Amino acid sequence: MAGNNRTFAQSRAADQEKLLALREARQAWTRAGDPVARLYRRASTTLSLERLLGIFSEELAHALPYGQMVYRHQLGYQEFVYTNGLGGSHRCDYQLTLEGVNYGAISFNRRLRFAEEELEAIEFLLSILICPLRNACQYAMVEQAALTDSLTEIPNKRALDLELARDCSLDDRHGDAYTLILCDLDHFKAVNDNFGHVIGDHILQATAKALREAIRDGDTIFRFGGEEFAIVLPHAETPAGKEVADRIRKAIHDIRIPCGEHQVRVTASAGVAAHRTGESPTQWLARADDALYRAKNAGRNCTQVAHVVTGNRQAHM
Ligand SMILES: Nc1nc2c(ncn2[C@@H]2O[C@H](COP(=O)(O)OP(=O)(O)OP(=O)(O)O)[C@@H](O)[C@H]2O)c(=O)[nH]1
Repeated sequence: MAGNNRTFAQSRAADQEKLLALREARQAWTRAGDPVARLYRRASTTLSLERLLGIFSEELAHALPYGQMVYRHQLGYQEFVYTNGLGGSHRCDYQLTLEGVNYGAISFNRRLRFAEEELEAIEFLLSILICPLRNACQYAMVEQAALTDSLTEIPNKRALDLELARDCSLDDRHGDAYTLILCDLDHFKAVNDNFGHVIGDHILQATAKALREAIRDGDTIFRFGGEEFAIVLPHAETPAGKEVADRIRKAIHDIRIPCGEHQVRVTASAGVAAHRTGESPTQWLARADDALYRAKNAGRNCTQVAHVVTGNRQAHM
C-alpha cells in the first residue's frame, strides 16, 4: 500500500514537472525576441494570405534590410499579387514549393547586392513561411470556390450578397455612389428547348465573357441566378448605370453561338438602381429587380431604371 502511494506521489511530481516545463517553454516562446520564434508564432495566427505576407515582410525586415518584396501566385482563375516597398537593381527570386506543389513566386529587391549569409537568412525564413503559406493558399482557394459560379467562373450570388452589404455600408458611412444593374437573358427557356442545354451553357459562358470585357476595372459582375447577371458599378449614379446597361445588352446581342446551320443569338433586359443612403441590400436589390421586371413587361430587350419613393410620389432614379 505504502509502495503504491509512493509511486502515485512520484508520478504526480513528474506530471507537475512536465507542466512546469511546458509553462516555461510557453513563456519563453511568447517572450522570444528573435525573428524565427516571432515568425513561427505570428504566422500561425492567420489564414489570410495578405496578412501572412505582411507578417513575413515585417519579420524579414527585422532580420535584414531589403527594398521591396513581391509575391505572385495564380489562385484558380485569379492572380494574387502582394507588393510592398520600393525596388532596386539587385534581386533574388524564389519559387515556393512544398511536396511538389507550387505555392507561388517571391522576390526581393534592393539597391545593394545580397550577401551570401543574407540569402541564407532569407531562405531559412522562407522555410518557416512555406507551411503557413500552403494553408493560406488552400484556404483562399476554398473561399474562392465558395464564392464562384462553376459554369461561368465569375462570382456567384453569395459573393454578390457580400458585395452589396459592403457597398451599402460604404455609401452610408462615406457617401460613395454605387449602382446595381440586373441583367436577364430574354426567352432563355426557348433557347434551351430549341437548341439544348449545352448551347444554353455556351451562351451563359459567352455572356459572362462579354460582360467582363464590357465593364471597367473596379466594376464587378456576378451570376445572380440561372440566366440572370448582376453588375455593381462603384462611383456611378443612375445615368452612368443606364449607359453601361445598354452597352452590356449590346455586347450580349453581339454574341453568336454556332449550332449546326444556325447562329444562336439572345437579347437581354436590364434593371438599374443607384443605391440610396440608408437602404438595405434587400431593398436595393428589390428596386433593381422591379426595374428589370418592368423591362421584361415593356417587351424585353430594353433597360429600365428603378423607382425611388419620395414621400407619396414615385420618381425614376
Ligand atoms: N443551359 C442552362 N440553362 C439554365 C441554367 N440555369 C437556368 N437555366 C434555364 O434558364 C431558363 C429560364 O427560364 P425562365 O425563367 O422561364 O425565363 P426566360 O425563358 O428567359 O424568360 P424571360 O426571362 O421572361 O425572358 C430555364 O429554362 C432554366 O432551365 C444553366 O446553368 N444552364
